[in-house]
Amino acid sequence: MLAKGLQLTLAIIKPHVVCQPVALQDIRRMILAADFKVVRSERKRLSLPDAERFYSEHEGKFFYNRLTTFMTSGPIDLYILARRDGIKEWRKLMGPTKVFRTQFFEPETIRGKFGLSDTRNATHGSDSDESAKKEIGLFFPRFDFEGWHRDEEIHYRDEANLILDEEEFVHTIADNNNA
Ligand SMILES: Nc1ncnc2c1ncn2[C@@H]1O[C@H](COP(=O)(O)OP(=O)(O)OP(=O)(O)O)[C@@H](O)[C@H]1O
Repeated sequence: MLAKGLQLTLAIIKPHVVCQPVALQDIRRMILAADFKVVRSERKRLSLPDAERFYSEHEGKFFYNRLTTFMTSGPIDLYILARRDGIKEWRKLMGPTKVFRTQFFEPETIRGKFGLSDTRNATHGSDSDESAKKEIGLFFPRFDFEGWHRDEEIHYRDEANLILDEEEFVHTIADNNNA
């Protein structure tokens, strides 16, 4: 799927970064410099049931309560990002989950720069098309995943078609403004 086109992924910026405007700005710059287009952007405070639903696959693991509590401790930023090979490229830009190794071996990644611990590792990214679709559906229930690929994806391929709203951190399509 989407071999030549753009692939969507869900990026989450975790609470300890969202509450630091300078760090958040740096991450936003890294996202744009890596040629991601921001299709949707929302700031949200997760409820505990939201966080438990999102991380349900980790239920029972030793870090589950710590993770869900942390994710509800302040606002998070949710971005639908588009890029060729978007899932792989976003995970590459984030760096590995384990922060202390990452700080040593991949210090230029987002987690290398802004991760504080394995739980407070700055960002989340979907790991497959299937999980991207599911995760986007959880946080952006009105977003039409197939419709976007059919009608809008082609516009997001070319920077010239897009306008970046820096404050809202979202790209919209220049001519019809319907993104
Ligand atoms: N060993 C651990 N100790 C503490 N927290 C952890 C640990 N492993 C994972 N986590 C937390 O759970 C989240 C989900 O873990 P997962 O194994 O799915 O990592 P990931 O796929 O690299 O990260 P994400 O799903 O957030 O993109 C991690 O981002 C991290 O916050």
